Amino acid sequence: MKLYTLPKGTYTETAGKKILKYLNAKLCYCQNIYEIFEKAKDDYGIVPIENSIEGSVNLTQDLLLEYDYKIVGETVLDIHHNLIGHSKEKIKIIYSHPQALAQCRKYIKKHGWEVKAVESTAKAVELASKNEEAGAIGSEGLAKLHGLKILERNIEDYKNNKTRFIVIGKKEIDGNFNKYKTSIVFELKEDKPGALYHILKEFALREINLTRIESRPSKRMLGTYIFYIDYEGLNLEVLESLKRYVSFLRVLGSYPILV
Ligand SMILES: O=C(O)C(=O)C[C@]1(C(=O)O)C=C[C@@H](O)C=C1
Repeated sequence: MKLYTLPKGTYTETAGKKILKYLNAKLCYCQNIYEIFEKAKDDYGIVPIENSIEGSVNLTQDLLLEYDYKIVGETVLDIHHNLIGHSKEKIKIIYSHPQALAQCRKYIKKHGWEVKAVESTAKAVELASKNEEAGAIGSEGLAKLHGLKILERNIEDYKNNKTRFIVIGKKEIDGNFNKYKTSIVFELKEDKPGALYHILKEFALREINLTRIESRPSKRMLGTYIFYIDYEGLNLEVLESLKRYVSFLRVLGSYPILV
């Protein structure tokens, strides 16, 4: 089996390495999240889904609906960003992945640098390595890979910066795990007072703890949404009770938390 991930030195690669012990798989590298969804097919992929500062990775959220994968696991990483480059004084432009740039927004603003978003933190550091007036935001490993200096550490705007990654695939991960979660996506049948309340009520009645609720545009019409809910455990019986309130409902996966 293979585990598709983002380029060497990215945070997603680190998350991939962390969970390899649960899979009999070899890491394979892709340039972006799209490519991971395209290639993982009968193998596995690992992609970022949410961050404690910037929130959802919308592309991942949307691709989960477009492709036919299951979420088969999740893992969380502490994320510490570094300013990487040649010399801080010379920097005029800063490169990184949009999520990393957003997590360091105040830091960048304070310095007044021009900002350029690129496909991954790996691409950002590669570009900075070719330009004395450029800096990049990324991991310590990336600085080493490209022979650049760490000019400043821990430049994220808030402490406790964490990103949650999901493992996508078609085959469940074998083993005994302590904690599980379930992720679903649905659209409400009717736009009326209490529509979402009826959904939430079914979880409350069963004392099921929700860990996340997120809405995304339906993309058909302004003001219409689809909802993503994550909850603790493996209860699928609750979903029967939701059916009368939704026009579609899909289980994205019931999966272990990989530590
Ligand atoms: O470009 C990278 O290093 C990534 O792994 C991507 C990514 C993301 O898209 O969220 C992963 C974790 C961090 O939140 C910042 C960037």
